[in-house]
Amino acid sequence: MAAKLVSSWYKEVECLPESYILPPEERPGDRPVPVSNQIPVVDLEAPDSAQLIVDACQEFGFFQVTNHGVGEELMEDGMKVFEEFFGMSKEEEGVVCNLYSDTPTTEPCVVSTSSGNNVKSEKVHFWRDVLRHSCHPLHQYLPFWPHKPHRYREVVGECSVEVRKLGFRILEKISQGLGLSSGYLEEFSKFMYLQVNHYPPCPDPTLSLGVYKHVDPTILTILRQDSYGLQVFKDAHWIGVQPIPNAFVVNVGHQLQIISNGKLKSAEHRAVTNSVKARTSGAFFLHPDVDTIIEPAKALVDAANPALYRSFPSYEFVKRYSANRGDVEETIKAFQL
Ligand SMILES: O=C(O)CCC(=O)C(=O)O
Ligand SMILES: [Fe+2]
Repeated sequence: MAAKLVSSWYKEVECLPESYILPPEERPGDRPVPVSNQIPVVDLEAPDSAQLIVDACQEFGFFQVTNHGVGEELMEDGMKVFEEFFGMSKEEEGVVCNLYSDTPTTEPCVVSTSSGNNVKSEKVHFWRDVLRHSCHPLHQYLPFWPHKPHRYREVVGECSVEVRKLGFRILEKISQGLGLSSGYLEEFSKFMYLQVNHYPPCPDPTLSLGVYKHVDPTILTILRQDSYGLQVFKDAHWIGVQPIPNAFVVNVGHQLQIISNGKLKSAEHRAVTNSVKARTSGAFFLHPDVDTIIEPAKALVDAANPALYRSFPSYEFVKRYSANRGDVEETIKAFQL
């Protein structure tokens, strides 16, 4: 493992290193957020699923989806391969080292740690390792993916294709529920990348986080988690997202909030760590191509509902988001009318 990854050295430390201790106001603290079933669970085959999804996206910005058609065994295999990747032995560490970067990069496949691209300049580190790569078009990006574990490309390639299809089904239901034309949101989701988050057991989960409070800069995020750790911020409180076997957690990305003219909410969320067991999550991000123009959908704007945001090319959003390190207030200021 690349020496900088938490996975490579966490067993050698008993206490949380100082550089991982958050300022008091950002610490999760010693009153753990309980796992909750508040986040809606939607059966994708239910006749009213489009309405239930839109309701959930308005109220929480998050929902879980079951009966989604993506093979259970396939996704279990995918999660296994992700774990194998972060558990690779010393002999295989070259695979990881070659992909390692801790500064902003446009490489199609990157291994990193903490915030993922500003590790050197960040004040405090996060207890996480990351593998991030583009997924679509698959044939274009596959050659850049890890070639170890040996099943990585085959299994994760299949997962990516299936999850993308699921993403489009969900976007179609959102288009339908919002009264947009069929295929409207799919046009904004031509690109997809995967971020595998790995959180080794942490010596002090009360003082540190796996991922800081942020919104996703995407259209839609579809996440698979193997255990508890994801929390959603709503009405000034944290809600713990209950892991449900074979479900996906879906959330509205910030560019979708803008396209929906603020009807859908992109909620802030974070990941906490635990001291007992490593946690892995796979987040598939549906994202516009860089030059796509993002603006509130015309069908959602009228005299009673004026546009809340200006138009801009997607790359401008990403640039501001990165510069503000996911700070939603700062980022959105630049696009509000
Ligand atoms: O690991 C998780 O549950 C959350 C990860 C996340 O928010 C992200 O990758 O954007
Ligand atoms: Fe996220």
